[in-house]
Amino acid sequence: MSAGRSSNRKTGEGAPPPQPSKHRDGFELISRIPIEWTKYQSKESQSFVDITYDISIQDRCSRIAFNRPNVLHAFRPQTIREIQQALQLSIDNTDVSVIILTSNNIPKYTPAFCAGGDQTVRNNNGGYQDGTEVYPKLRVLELQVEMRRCPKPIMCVVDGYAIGGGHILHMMCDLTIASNRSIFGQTGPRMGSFDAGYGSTRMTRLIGQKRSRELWFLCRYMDSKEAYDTGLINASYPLPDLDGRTAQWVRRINMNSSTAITCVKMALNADEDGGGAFGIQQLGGQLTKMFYQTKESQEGRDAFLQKRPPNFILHSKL
Ligand SMILES: CC(C)(COP(=O)(O)OP(=O)(O)OC[C@H]1O[C@@H](n2cnc3c(N)ncnc32)[C@H](O)[C@@H]1OP(=O)(O)O)[C@@H](O)C(=O)NCCC(=O)NCCSC(=O)CCC(=O)c1ccccc1C(=O)O
Repeated sequence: MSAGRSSNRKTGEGAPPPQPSKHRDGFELISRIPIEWTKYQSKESQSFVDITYDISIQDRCSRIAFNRPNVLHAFRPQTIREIQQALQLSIDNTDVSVIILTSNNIPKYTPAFCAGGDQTVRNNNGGYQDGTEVYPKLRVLELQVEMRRCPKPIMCVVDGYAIGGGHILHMMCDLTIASNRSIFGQTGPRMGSFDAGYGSTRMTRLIGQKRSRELWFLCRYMDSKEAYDTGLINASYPLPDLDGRTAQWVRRINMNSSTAITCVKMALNADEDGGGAFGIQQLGGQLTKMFYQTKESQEGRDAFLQKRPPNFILHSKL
């Protein structure tokens, strides 16, 4: 490079040469003013008892929150069914691009994201039964799959205990940020339970074999710092900053392409979930959705409806 070209026009002659900086991503410039929520008034959400459901049109996100603080947000079948409904409302709402899963804590009770399956309704016949199920079942396993397949990013915001099945739900989210007073862990082997599905495999992908075995075999808890250091969560913030940081993360995701994010989520799922039917089917479905938006694909439909042979060459970009 010539002497002339190496001079820095921005900083002037003699100034130090420009350096790469992580702050060029602009992340720290994003507003941390907490999100303003509107109670979402649909027929389904009005009947929610164990959760609350809100949306923010301005920040294009929904907030699904456990609302059983007196039992540290332990979930019963009704809780899970309501989250399933709220998740579907979020998926179907074109004003929502990011979904937050969190809890409503109040000072009277120990802060928690979720203390797992409600042991008072654990049934002897292979599941949980609170009078709302046709038969006792592990409904939360269905929710895990639905979260995994959800085309929109799900961000978990943890404040307090994330234990047992509650800990697994945070792991099923695409991202987790937590207050610095949060506690993470499994208790299954102490409570006569285990999750040999995502609860084990997802954890191993996140923190590795040795640490997963430690969490499951010892039922030892991790604090937020250890959870961050091991890769179990994305970030830990002082509690007073948590709402602002949540807003910042959501706003940043919303600045990016939602189609790109969906495709990356599905590709990462496919890698972890063994490719095959589960992963490729999801990724393939997204491709079909995009293909339907091309003239080439529409030519096939139009030719059929017009009872003529299709002319794909006219529209093919390859
Ligand atoms: C989290 C604690 C350590 C907090 O202790 P502390 O601050 O002292 O509060 P407590 O006084 O203990 O709790 C307050 C209040 O809440 C009740 N409570 C807490 N957790 C539960 C619960 N899980 N079920 C029912 N009730 C709960 C507690 O009894 C108190 O009530 P009072 O009436 O005021 O006495 C501590 O609370 C604790 O250790 N809790 C238990 C945490 C735990 O072990 N959770 C895991 C349960 S097993 C599970 O989650 C499996 C779930 C499942 O469905 C599943 C099964 C198979 C495959 C997959 C899954 C899956 O979930 O994915």
